[in-house]
Amino acid sequence: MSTTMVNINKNFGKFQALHHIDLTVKDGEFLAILGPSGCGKTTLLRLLAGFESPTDGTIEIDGKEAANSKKVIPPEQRNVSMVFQSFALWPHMNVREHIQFAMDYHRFVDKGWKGKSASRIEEVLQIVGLEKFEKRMPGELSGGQKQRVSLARAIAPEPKLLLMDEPLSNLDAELRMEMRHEIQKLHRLTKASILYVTHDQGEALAMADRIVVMNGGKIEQIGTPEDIYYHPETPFVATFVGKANLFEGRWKNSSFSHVDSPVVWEDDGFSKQLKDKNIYPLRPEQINLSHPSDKQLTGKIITKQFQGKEYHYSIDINGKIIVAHLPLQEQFQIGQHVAITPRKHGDGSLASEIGNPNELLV
Ligand SMILES: Nc1ncnc2c1ncn2[C@@H]1O[C@H](COP(=O)(O)OP(=O)(O)OP(=O)(O)O)[C@@H](O)[C@H]1O
Repeated sequence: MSTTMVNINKNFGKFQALHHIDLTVKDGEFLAILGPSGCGKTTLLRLLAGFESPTDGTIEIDGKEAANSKKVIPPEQRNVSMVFQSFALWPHMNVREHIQFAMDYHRFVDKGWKGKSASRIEEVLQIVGLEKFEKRMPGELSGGQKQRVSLARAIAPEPKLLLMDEPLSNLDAELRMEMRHEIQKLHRLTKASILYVTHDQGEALAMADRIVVMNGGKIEQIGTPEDIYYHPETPFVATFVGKANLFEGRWKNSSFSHVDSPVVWEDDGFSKQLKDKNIYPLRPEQINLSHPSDKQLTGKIITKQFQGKEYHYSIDINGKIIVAHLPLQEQFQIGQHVAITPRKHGDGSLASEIGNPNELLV
């Protein structure tokens, strides 16, 4: 089942929360909506669920129009399920009853399950690892277990589209890492399309087939995790996803002249948008530090932090602070003057961004 938004605008009174959104969630894909607080992620998800109507534009589900500015097909008539940040469990129902309820009342439950919902419930309890907890009430469960109930309730009726709104943000760091694997497993097993809203770039990079980066109610870039991380098209994507330092200067053809020094750096496949803005982005792990010689861009080390397998440095370049991550064997001291040069593009490790055990140390 594919779901498409065509030129969607959403206003709340005079405030425009979404601007000209064109987006397709392909059949079976895991699509992450990534952006900072207030950028419109939840509004977009609520439009797909049927909780909000668009001000302009149309939403098509499986080729049929599900919403436009005049009519909206309500949530219960769409083959979708939702998982909420707050778990949204019912305090008077035990684990099994939550799943039973979804099987009884979801309109799109396959007729083959009629009279056999008990076996589906057993199957789902096993998938989410709650076989031994079926009689527990929500108040008797940990945060992680509550979110598993919420996932079980969502997948039991076998919806074609699963909408997840920051489902891991109420869990601690270690559990979040564990649940990323669980959600990927669920995606493989259910084959549903997943639209996953998050402000955590690590989550989006780790799990999604494609990422939609949003800012200020607009889509900045859509691409695979590798595209978004290695080839950001806008300064916002470079800084929000890759935590890139943005060096200012002037691009001429494929050469970049730095504003703070006579140094020239070469193009490494940057987007036209970044070049038009006369920006050279470097993620912290793409920076090389060395002892300075003539005609180099130099700065002074302000802070140095041990992070397990690397050191994080902040460096002052004529009043502008940049951040560099260096392997343990390349050590520098606070107060030291250093030369700053780019390491080759693509040297940075996507794996360390998305599953960095050091995250737990930060
Ligand atoms: N019902 C509403 N009435 C008025 N403004 C709203 C309403 N719902 C959302 N907004 C505004 O629309 C903008 C987008 O909100 P939305 O909840 O979609 O953002 P978000 O990216 O999901 O943020 P967060 O990550 O903090 O949940 C915000 O400025 C918000 O204040």
